[in-house]
Amino acid sequence: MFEGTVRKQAEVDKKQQHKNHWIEAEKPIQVAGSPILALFNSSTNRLANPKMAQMLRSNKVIAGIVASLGGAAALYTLAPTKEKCPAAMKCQVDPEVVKKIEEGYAKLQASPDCHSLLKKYLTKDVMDKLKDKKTKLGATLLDVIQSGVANLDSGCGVYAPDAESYQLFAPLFNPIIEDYHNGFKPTDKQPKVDLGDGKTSQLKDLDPEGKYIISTRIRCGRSLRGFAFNPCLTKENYIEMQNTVKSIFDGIKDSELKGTYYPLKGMTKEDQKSLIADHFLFKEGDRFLQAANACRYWPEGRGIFHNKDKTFLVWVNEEDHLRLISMQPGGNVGQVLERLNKAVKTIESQAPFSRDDRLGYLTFCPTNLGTTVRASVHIKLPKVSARPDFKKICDDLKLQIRGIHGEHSDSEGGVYDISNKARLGLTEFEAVKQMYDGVKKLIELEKEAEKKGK
Ligand SMILES: Nc1ncnc2c1ncn2[C@@H]1O[C@H](COP(=O)(O)OP(=O)(O)OP(=O)(O)O)[C@@H](O)[C@H]1O
Repeated sequence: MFEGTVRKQAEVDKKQQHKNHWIEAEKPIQVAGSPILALFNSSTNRLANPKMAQMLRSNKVIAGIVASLGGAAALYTLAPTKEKCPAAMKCQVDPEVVKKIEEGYAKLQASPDCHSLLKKYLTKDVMDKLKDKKTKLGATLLDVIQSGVANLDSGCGVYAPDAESYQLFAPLFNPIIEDYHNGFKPTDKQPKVDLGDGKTSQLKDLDPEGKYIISTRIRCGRSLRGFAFNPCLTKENYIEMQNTVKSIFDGIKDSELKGTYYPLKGMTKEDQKSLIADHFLFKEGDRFLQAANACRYWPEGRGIFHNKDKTFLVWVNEEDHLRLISMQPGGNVGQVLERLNKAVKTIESQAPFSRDDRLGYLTFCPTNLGTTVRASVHIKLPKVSARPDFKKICDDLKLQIRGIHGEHSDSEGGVYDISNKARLGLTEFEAVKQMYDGVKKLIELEKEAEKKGK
């Protein structure tokens, strides 16, 4: 057996494979007990011819293999657990990329209006430490920072191009995570999953008279285990992931959850626009995601699943592989959470998701790590929201304010999107409860202001 792990080719973006990145195999190779059929050359992305294969074999060097598994031929590459690549020296970051990283750093520093977490924590020291690093899938610091450099108005400004980035670029990610998620330290660990089973009765309707809350929504993100994140995904990956989840959707039996999957490819612009305007579908052309290289091959592999009433929805391959959403008019948070939990369990029983011991569920954006839960209400608070300290009140309640057309949008008609801010370092139920308690307090303040105003 070889020293290393077999990785299905589907996980590796061919363009990102290192040139001449041969991987050493020390002994005859078998994959899950199956014989090797052919060698694969990762520098040309072609199967090696017999002579080449012989040469590679005698040199005990291979880059990839085609193995026969369960009757079907599958293409694999080998990723070494120990870096033994003879061309390791060639795996350095391209000087052009390093130059762009340095220019990005200078641009951030020179901008007085940039207040992103990226700018705050990408010190010269951190940049110098990380600019020459590359993940096994070929992602660099540039992939991490490019959205925040292009969009100086970013709040966070970084994305993880793959799961390994959270470790490799930890000197940048860790302080950002700590700052965003209420002091979650590198030594802290995401608690065990607690979706709130048996506790949803604690979340009684926040607005039984229907005076303040227009609608409630709770979403969580999931990444399919075995797939990288957006910038490292191929078109084939997107299609494979879509097919996988579509077959899961097709099998949903629960009468409340079952529904239809609508791929974005082929959807009319009118349908797309109306789903977006009604807050059901993700926007297109998000400049933050575009600059993060997250919209390649769009609309391939992207789409939305929803039930008949549009109270349970799943976004496929937008920012994260999956976004599971439960929403309905009014302020019955308990009902919304119960539906989401039922959906999470249904999908999870059929697809494994990436979870890290320390960071919980892994997501493309570090602000979503851990629980990945954002529980929000669309709410009208004319008096409280007119106060100059409205943002501070929300900050103190650990709440985040957004406009009603999603992140980076403005309020319309005095309606705000108010949600929990932190998603890491607390349980799923606690994240929802944070929104619940905070919004309850805001409604009390609004009522007090109404009384005083009379
Ligand atoms: N409580 C709510 N009621 C109705 N619609 C909502 C509610 N909260 C959010 N939405 C809608 O969901 C859509 C997506 O919002 P937005 O992109 O801000 O959040 P998200 O899905 O949590 O993802 P991200 O945080 O990654 O941006 C928008 O159309 C937004 O108006």
